[in-house]
Amino acid sequence: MAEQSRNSWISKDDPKLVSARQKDMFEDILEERRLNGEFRYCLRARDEPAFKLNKRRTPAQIKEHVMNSDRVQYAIEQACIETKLPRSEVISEAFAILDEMAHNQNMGAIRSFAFVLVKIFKALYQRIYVNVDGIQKVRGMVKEYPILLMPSHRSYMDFLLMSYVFYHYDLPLPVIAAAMDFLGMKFVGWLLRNSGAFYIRRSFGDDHLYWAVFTEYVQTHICNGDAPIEFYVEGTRSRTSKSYTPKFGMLSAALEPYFKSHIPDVMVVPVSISYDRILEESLYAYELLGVPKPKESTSGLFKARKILEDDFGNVHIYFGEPISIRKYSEGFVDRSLHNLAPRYIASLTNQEQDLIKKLGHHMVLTHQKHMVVSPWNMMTAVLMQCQEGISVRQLAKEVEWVKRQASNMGAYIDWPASETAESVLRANIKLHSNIVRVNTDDVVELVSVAPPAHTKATDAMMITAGQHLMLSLYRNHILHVFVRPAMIAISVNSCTSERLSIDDLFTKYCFLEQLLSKDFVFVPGSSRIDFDLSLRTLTHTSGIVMELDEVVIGQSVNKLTTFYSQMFEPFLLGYWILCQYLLSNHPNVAGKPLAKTQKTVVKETQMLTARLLQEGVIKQHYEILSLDMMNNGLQALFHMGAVIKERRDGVVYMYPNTRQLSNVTENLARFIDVPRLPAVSINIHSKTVTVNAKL
Ligand SMILES: CCCCCCCCCCCCCCCC(=O)SCCNC(=O)CCNC(=O)[C@H](O)C(C)(C)COP(=O)(O)OP(=O)(O)OC[C@H]1O[C@@H](n2cnc3c(N)ncnc32)[C@H](O)[C@@H]1OP(=O)(O)O
Ligand SMILES: O=C(CO)COP(=O)(O)O
Repeated sequence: MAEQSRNSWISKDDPKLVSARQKDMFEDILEERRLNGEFRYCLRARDEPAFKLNKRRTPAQIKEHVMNSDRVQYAIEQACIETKLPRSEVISEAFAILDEMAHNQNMGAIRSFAFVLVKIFKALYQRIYVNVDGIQKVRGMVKEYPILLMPSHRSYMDFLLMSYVFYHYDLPLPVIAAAMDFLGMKFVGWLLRNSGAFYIRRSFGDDHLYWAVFTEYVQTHICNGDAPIEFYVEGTRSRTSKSYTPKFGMLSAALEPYFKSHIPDVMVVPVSISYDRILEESLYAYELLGVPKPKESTSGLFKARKILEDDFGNVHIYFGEPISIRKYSEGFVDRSLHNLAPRYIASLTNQEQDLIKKLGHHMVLTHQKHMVVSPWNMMTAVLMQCQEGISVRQLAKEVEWVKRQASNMGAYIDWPASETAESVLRANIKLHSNIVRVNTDDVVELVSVAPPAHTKATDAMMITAGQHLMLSLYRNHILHVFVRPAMIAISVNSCTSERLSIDDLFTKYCFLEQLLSKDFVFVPGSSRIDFDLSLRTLTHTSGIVMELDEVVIGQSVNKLTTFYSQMFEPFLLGYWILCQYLLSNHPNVAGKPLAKTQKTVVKETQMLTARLLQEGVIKQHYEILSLDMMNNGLQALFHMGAVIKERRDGVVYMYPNTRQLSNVTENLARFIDVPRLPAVSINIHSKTVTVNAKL
């Protein structure tokens, strides 16, 4: 295994960061296991604190409570009226939902799991760092409050690590909301359920009975404090290492008992999990290109065991400051409004729903704030902009520079102490030797990697795109640090006049924020604050030069603003191609543009992009072949009124709002260099579609 610094505490060589982060000391929880093995560890007596109002219940008793609850009984009555089915049938349905959902957490399964997990972790990781300070805060809260754990989600390892950390520190093991994907896995599905997974559907739509069983199931755990509840607010593993916008169903269900004065408070704990190397890196890259993820199966898991021979570096798990929902909502909600209606019927007020949305966003931004940025993240930020190759020495210089910028922006950087930049870089290149290597001229170049077997990819462009997307995965990990100043930098760099007023700059910033709002997370209503703060940072770091409330463009186009602009250029170029594709959708006979499903729009835009890349018409940003980027762009265009959605026979179709889309496209083209597009034909399902963009 590649040996990295043993004490890779946060930036010891950077006094500013050390003073800010001194108390956030990380502890490697694998070290003790390497010294003492796992057998006794898995059998040892545990001394867990429990919630002070908890009445101990078995999983079966929890299910019984849910079935007998007013909420579920009421939902059964309603379902009988709506569906006209006999009561016994609806009751059986409710039982079936609950049986499918409920966990069967027990220490026997957890101990056996822990035994295997320790071995797996020791094989995969050099170190698993946890901020002890954060854990101590959780320990202090467990007796007093129901706990809601909300980790970031970038790998299947997240939930295994979370449970393992709770086991390690003798904390009550969480129960975890899990998608159904694991349910079909022989033995593993059962093991996860017995270790605390409760299975929920991806989407409940307007199935009121399902909502009722789910809501009661979650809330009874919260109210009785049976166990901390863990769930992933982004709803899926991020395939891009960027945060996804939050979902609110689970958060609403968990916090409703507080709003309805059933409990005095809930503590919400954000957890950021950062990986040096992500287990699923190549699977993600190909998923982004459109290859479906292989179905979860026990045999697949067994086949993947070779991965244990690989080195995945370190993991940092950061437990953030717990948030009291009572304090968070003080002055914003009036709980007495619920006094008149039964708890199981009344819905949440608009203020409460807004607060939940705000909290969801706040949690995702907190994840980002505590993500640990590794040297590799900064290396990939440079490498993505140097596709022609860069020497190790030059890369070291550039990375030092990026590190300073990231640290100015408040990033949480992990940089091994007392090692030269070059040796740090070389260790990281070794760790990621499946993506990059150093050639005989000491230049870092991409390695031609074989795609995962299930992809059956042979197309050269797809393989190149796969490599680029793998690299971008790690660069993406730090994009949240730069995105706000970058929107200013892009506006300044593309400005054709000598000066730019702050108001005009802000207008441009808002346009870019709207465009990027699905690829990055912005808190609704915070644009002005974000803008002012980023502008201040850029002026303090001499990126932007201001005179009399105007930006002096000539002096502000410099290395910093250019670097930021180039970092986000692929996103804008990708959206621009999407706009071109949409504008070229020829009107049908009725004179209306062709309506297509989102999937078709995205797929066809990807094909157009591939052609443009192949013919060298656009810059070689292979990452814009990502379906995720196209989907996000399309959603953003919809929110900007440039695309219209229409539901026909239950299927959602999209078509451009040509006027608004043309405005957006024209505006967008002012921020980046765009080519004149030739007529390009793409072959879709044996039909030739010609895309001939006219601006
Ligand atoms: C020591 C060793 C041990 C090791 C031991 C290891 C243990 C190992 C365990 C494994 C564990 C795996 C863990 C995997 C991790 C994942 O699998 S992550 C994926 C699963 N988790 C999640 O998705 C959580 C986040 N998702 C959510 O919160 C989603 O909102 C939900 C709850 C899934 C629902 O999704 P949805 O149906 O799409 O609902 P949503 O968009 O929220 O709302 C839809 C509509 O329903 C309405 N609605 C909301 N609430 C309600 C309501 N109560 N009633 C009726 N309608 C409602 C909404 O208003 C909305 O209406 P519109 O605004 O659309 O008109
Ligand atoms: O979040 C999940 C498992 O952790 C659900 O699976 P996906 O990430 O594939 O959506």
